Amino acid sequence: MTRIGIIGGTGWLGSAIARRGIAEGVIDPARLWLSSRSPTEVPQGAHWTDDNATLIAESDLVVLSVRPAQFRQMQIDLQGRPALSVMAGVSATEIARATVTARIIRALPNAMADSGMSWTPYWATDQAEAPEIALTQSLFTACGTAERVEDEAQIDYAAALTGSGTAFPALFAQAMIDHAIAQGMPEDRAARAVLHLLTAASQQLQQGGESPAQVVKAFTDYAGTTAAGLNAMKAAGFTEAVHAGLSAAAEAAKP
Ligand SMILES: NC(=O)C1=CN([C@@H]2O[C@H](COP(=O)(O)OP(=O)(O)OC[C@H]3O[C@@H](n4cnc5c(N)ncnc54)[C@H](OP(=O)(O)O)[C@@H]3O)[C@@H](O)[C@H]2O)C=CC1
Ligand SMILES: O=C(O)[C@@H]1CCC=N1
Repeated sequence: MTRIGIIGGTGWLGSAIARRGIAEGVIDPARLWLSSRSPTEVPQGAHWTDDNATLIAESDLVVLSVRPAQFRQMQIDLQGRPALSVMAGVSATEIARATVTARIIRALPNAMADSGMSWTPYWATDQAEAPEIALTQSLFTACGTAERVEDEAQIDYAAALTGSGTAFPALFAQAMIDHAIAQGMPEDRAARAVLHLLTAASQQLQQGGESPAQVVKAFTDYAGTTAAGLNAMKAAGFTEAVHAGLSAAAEAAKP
């Protein structure tokens, strides 16, 4: 198995990739190095270091999973080894300049990687070779579903749409819960009701065969209570609010 090093491998996303990769048999823990500045627990059998040069020397593929500002303070030389970056808003050009490699893959998972439910797009430079591309596909299949995309701009946009997107339904859920509480429903019941609803609605959208647009149209045409709610939400600027949020996240994710 390929030797893998994850710089920032003890963080939120890096540790999720390590755990899922090991659990799904894509990573051999004996061939896995993780780095961070402060010591912490690592998966059984894996190696930890605070010296990125040691990690690089022990790796055939180096995953970059530090925050963009932390990356910009790092000095690393991959000496041509392939780099797999999960950083939002750090371009392949910047990575190439900072790490001395042209074999770069950018992937954009999300916080659902930990539970094996991330949708992860990835893009590879022309210099990236087949083994690291295949390994990227396997690693992110271990974290959910992986899909190769044709151009780098799609990775930057994905940081807003799906990379950040796991928190957006949470905002919608909280708005519903707050409303129910204001109507006198006990907080725990409101949370149970709304979370059950959103889980069921997502499963229905995924498996039910109707697109979101078809569901909205069916209920709008029914012209009952749901239509009253949908129409009022739209009139109050629901779509515009969602688009403004996505545009702001996309702007923040621009390299
Ligand atoms: N979390 C998410 O849902 C998503 C994150 N991303 C991207 O993933 C990247 C990592 O994010 P996330 O895991 O959330 O962040 P975290 O802050 O949880 O993890 C960053 C890790 O990097 C370590 N670190 C910082 N500086 C260095 C260094 N110089 N050398 C080695 N390790 C270092 C930190 O440990 P210590 O402080 O001890 O050094 C920490 O363990 C980001 O670029 C983000 O844009 C992308 C999509 C989703
Ligand atoms: O919020 C963030 O900055 C990180 C990157 C994409 C998702 N989470």
